[in-house]
Amino acid sequence: MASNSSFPGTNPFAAGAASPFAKISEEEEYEVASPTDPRFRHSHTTSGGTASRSPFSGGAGNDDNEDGSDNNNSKGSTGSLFGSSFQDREGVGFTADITSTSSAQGLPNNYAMGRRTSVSAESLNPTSSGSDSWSPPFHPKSDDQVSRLKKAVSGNFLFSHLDDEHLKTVLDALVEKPIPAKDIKVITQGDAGDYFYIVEEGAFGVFIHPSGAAQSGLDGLGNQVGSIGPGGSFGELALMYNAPRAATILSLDAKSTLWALDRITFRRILMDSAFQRRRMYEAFLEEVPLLASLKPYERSKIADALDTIKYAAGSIIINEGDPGDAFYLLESGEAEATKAGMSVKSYSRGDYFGELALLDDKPRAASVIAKTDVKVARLGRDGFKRLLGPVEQIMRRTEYDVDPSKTSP
Ligand SMILES: Nc1ncnc2c1ncn2[C@@H]1O[C@@H]2COP(=O)(O)O[C@H]2[C@H]1O
Repeated sequence: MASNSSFPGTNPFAAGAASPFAKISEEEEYEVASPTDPRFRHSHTTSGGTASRSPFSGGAGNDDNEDGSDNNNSKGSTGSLFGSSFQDREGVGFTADITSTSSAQGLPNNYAMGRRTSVSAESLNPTSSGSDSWSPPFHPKSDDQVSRLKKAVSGNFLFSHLDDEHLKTVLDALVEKPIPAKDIKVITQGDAGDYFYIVEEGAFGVFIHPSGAAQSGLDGLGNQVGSIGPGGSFGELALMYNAPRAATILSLDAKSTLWALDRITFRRILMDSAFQRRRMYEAFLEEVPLLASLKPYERSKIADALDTIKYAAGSIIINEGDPGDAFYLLESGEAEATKAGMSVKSYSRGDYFGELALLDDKPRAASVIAKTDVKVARLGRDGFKRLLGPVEQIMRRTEYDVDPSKTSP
């Protein structure tokens, strides 16, 4: 039911306050605590850098997994950190209307019709799945579809933390959505949210109009703030926060393939697991000085990719000379970097380490040892390369002089 209620879960990434329906309420809705910081309402511009010799890959944008080929630097290694191109486009209307109970569908004959502008009352309590009569949709798939779908989700952080049972539920519920042309509007900023999408093939542009809703006319989509490629996903915000779509998503290629997950399965399964992580880390990431220049949405994507690891006092977190496979943010406790026995740096909450080996593909230049019990948020190499491009130069400016006044015990 669309109404201008006071539902608190406003999408923090909504671009403007003047949306045709600023908020959407639902009966018996699960309320999501969401930041209401006015900064979240600014329309986003890309922070993709232009550094050459960047270690950051991710040819197609700002989402979870832009290119699906995470394990090397081959893509984008000489170009922009995020490698996105940014330009305005005029799209044609499209509403993904997914009603089929089975496999691959062609372009629905009601493209541009039936755009959903309200959300019916649904009993949604993601934390109580299984306690009522809800059963997840099951869309049978061919072997080929299953293998393509598995590949598409394999590098997506939102799926990497699901247990086997939840992963199967989500895979069964996804519906293939071929997008047979360029400039098809998959999501329209300002609309209500109905589906969450995973990109199997093709690139999709993200456009934000400062009014909070897409307008008609040449510049009606607003500015392109990023793009999302294979393995990436979009459309989660409106479902998470019961808010209007924060951006318009437009196909950029002549042929692409999406997989769509209905709103209820999304909220029951994905939001209950993967998005807990996002909410858990967002507050911490806001405090990390390194990430201060990032847009809130960019920090959210980092939050999806983090894992917390605890180390007891005295444990070695990083061993000098080892190959590097992760980057760390210190969540709590104290740690210290030592080089050939000499203390070179101390770390406390909000500090980061482990970046050098990943930036320059070199062995660990120092050891990092927990001085107290510590909790670190670990970002794997792939996430580091995909998500930290915009702060590469800040990391490179960090100086590592040996402090002769301090020696390790
Ligand atoms: N900078 C951004 N701000 C807001 N949404 C974004 C941004 N980049 C990508 N998106 C995606 O665009 C989607 C539009 O629909 P939703 O608001 O449901 O969810 C949004 C996000 O998944």
